[in-house]
Amino acid sequence: MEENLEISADDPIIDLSPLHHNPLFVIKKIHEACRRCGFFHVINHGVADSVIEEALNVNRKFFELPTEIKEELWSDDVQKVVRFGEVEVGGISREFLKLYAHPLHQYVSSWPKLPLHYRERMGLYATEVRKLSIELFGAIMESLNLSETHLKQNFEQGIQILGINSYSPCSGPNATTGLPPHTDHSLITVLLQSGPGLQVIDCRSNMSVGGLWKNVPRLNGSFQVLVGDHLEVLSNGLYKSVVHRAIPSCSNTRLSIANLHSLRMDEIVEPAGELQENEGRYKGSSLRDFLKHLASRDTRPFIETLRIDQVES
Ligand SMILES: O=C(O)CCC(=O)C(=O)O
Ligand SMILES: [Fe+2]
Repeated sequence: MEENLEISADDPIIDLSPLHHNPLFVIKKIHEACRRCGFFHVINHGVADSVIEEALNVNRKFFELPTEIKEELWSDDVQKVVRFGEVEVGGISREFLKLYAHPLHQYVSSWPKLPLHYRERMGLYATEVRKLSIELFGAIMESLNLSETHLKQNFEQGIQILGINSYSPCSGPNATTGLPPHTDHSLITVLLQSGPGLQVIDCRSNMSVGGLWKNVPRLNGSFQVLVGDHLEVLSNGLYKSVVHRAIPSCSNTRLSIANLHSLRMDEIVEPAGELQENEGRYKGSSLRDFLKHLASRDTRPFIETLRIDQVES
C-alpha cells in the first residue's frame, strides 16, 4: 500500500492502544479532534492488517470484473440494500458499490457472488470494523460528557452501510475531484483508503465551508473516523459533520471503503437532552428521512434541512 508522508504535528492521530488502561487520555484527544476538525485518524485500532488487505483485494477484483457482471447489480434506487453505480465527474469515473452490512446474515446472501471469497472476506471486514466502531462510539459519547452506554444498544442494533468507491486514474497533471464535497449522513464513518486522496476543510480555517482544502495523509494501516450529520445533531452542534471530498490518483486506481454507521432505519436522532442548554438546535430525523431527502429534488445538504434556524416555519 502507498504511504503518504506529509504528516504534520497538526494532524489528529489517535493511538487507541491506551483506550482500556487510560481511557480518559484517549477520550480527551477524541473530544479535541471532533471539536476542532470533525475527524481523526486511528492507529493501533485492533483490526488486523490481513483483514484490511483482503478487503481491498476483493474489491479491486470486483471492480475489475466485466461491466456486464457489475451492472447486474446496477440500480438508481437509493433504498436498495445492494447497489452498483457509476458517476462521471470531470473525466474521472467513479464506480461504487453500496452494501448494507448489519445485521450481516440478513444481507450477505445478496452481496456480489464474484470474485471468489467476496462475501467471506467483506463479511469479516464489516464485522471487525463494526466492533471497532462500537468502541469508538462509546468513547465519543464519553467525550461529549454523556455516559459510555448512551445509545449503545441503539447503535449496536443500527444500520451499517459499506460505501466502496473505485476512482479511475486521472489523465492530466491537474487532479480533479473524484467525489465532490459533502458530509456523510451517518453518526460516524470509518474510512479506509488504498492511497491518499481524501481531503477535508483545513481545521485551522475553523471548518468554514469557504476554508482551505487539506490533504488527509494516509497513514499505513490507519482508518479515518469522520463526524457525520447525525453526530452533529446528537451533539447539538458541538461537533460538526466534516466537509470532505476525494481526489483520484494519477498513477493507479484508487479505492476507498467507507463504513457508515447509523441507528435503525426509522429511529429518530435528536440532540441529547443533556447537551441542550436552552433548546435543541436541530430537528430530529432518521436514516429513512435522509434517504427520502437524497431521492428528492431538494439539492440542499441534508444537515442544512435539520438546522432549526434554517427550517421554514
Ligand atoms: O474516497 C474517499 O476517500 C472518500 C469516500 C467518501 O467520502 C464516501 O464514500 O462518503
Ligand atoms: Fe463521505
